[in-house]
Amino acid sequence: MRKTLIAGNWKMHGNVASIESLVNGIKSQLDSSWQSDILVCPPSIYVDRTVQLIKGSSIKVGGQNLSQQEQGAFTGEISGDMLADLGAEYVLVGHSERRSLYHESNELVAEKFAKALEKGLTPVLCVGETLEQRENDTTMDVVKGQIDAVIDFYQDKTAGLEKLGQGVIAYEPVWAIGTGVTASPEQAQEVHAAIRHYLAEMNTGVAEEIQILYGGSMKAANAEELLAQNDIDGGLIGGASLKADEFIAICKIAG
Ligand SMILES: O=C[C@H](O)COP(=O)(O)O
Repeated sequence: MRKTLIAGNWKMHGNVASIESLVNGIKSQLDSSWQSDILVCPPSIYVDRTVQLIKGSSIKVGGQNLSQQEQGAFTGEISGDMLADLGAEYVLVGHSERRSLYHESNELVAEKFAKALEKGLTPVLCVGETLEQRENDTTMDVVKGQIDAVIDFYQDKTAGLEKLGQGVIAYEPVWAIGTGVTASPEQAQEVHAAIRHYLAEMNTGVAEEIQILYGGSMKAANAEELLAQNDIDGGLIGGASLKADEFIAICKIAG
């Protein structure tokens, strides 16, 4: 039975005061009967503070990105060790904004995925197609390529699949991110099921157990329908995770 994961990606938003108020707002409305995991991914500079703020609650903290490098002369980069040192448990890799704005290739994302695991962090591998790719009917080719790169990073396919299974996948159609246009529950479920089917052809255990989150304009008003789909195991939420009441409403739906 896969556990639901509701993850907030705060992107490059917030300051000390707003993050304090957001975390306290979320914390104060948590219900201990909820079965889902709740994760927040602040900007890296606020990871430390967020970890302090969530203490005493079940909320987990993740980074939004990490370096594929171990350490050294890489100005501006954040290592997996640093995130883990601060108490982060998860890290996003390959978010579409990193892929498109910072030219992160599938291969680089695979390196980051592997580095995260090596450091004891759970990587959330973001995959998804652009509108053009969807219109050209290449959605699954794109998504498979993004997943294959992670598997192929390892020496053999069996090891690669096992490593993939230690992470989380977030399907985020690029055309639905920050646009207010959500994939319909059917559109999202179709891709989630196709991802699971693709993995099942290679390893049924990984396919059954891996959490596949949906991301792209998820909010309280559409979360119920999306989360009701068989293969949607949670959400990676951007804009709606910046408001405590909205985020908590999604967590409540996920229960
Ligand atoms: O990481 C989150 C996704 O990019 C979704 O963002 P959004 O909920 O603002 O569309």
